[in-house]
Amino acid sequence: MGGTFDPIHHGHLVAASEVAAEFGLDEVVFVPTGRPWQKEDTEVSPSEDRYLMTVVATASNPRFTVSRVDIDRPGPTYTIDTLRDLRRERPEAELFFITGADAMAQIMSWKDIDELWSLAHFVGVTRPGHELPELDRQNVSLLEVPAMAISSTACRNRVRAHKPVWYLVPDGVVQYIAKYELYAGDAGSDGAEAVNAGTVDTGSNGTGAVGA
Ligand SMILES: Nc1ncnc2c1ncn2[C@@H]1O[C@H](COP(=O)(O)OP(=O)(O)OP(=O)(O)O)[C@@H](O)[C@H]1O
Ligand SMILES: O=C(O)c1ccc[n+]([C@@H]2O[C@H](COP(=O)([O-])O)[C@@H](O)[C@H]2O)c1
Repeated sequence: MGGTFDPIHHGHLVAASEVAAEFGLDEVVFVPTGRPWQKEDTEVSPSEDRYLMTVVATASNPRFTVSRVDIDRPGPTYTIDTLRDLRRERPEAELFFITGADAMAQIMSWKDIDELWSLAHFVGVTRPGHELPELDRQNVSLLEVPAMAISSTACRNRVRAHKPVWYLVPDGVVQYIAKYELYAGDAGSDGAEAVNAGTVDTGSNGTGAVGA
């Protein structure tokens, strides 16, 4: 599963887990992008941070691994190169490439799309707010997965606004964001505020209110 993963969230993890179960996959390789060329007008966090958050998020699942192929390859990231690199590393494997509905809708604009189809089986998963396109091809499958209305954009915006991201992203990712002060940006926060945004602020209003 390729992605910018800025940050990785439970929408990614549920999609990967569902596809692994449905297709009987032995391994799901998460591949953080190096330079996502279709996001060049968006500020993207350093690739090492996105890679490390992906490692933290997937560590507890023995079938989940993380690849550096895209972040170690210079230049813009194209899936054609990702799949060629993964094929070189795993010559015997049957390759599947997992994408959400929004990415699937853009796939015809991807580099070398005609050749891309021959390198893997593509699995498009449902995502709230996005229509899964009908792609009438032999090596494309569509899969309905539990709806997780989460995006990395919303997570970044929540951190900037000092709102919690607990339970939207894995606990270790909450801590990583706070520790390295990611997404503190525009909110004008200093280090202390960034720590409050992630590590210790559990969303309580400090009045002793208890919800059940
Ligand atoms: N909630 C979700 N449910 C299903 N698929 C998802 C979900 N979020 C992301 N994906 C898919 O995961 C892949 C990587 O997504 P990406 O890292 O760009 O996350 P994002 O939440 O879309 O990020 P951003 O908001 O920054 O654009 C894409 O194929 C995307 O469609
Ligand atoms: O190959 C391409 O031209 C291409 C264009 C846009 C996106 N992708 C891939 O699609 C995956 C999801 O991308 P994104 O930008 O939604 O995180 C990721 O692996 C990208 O490298 C690939």
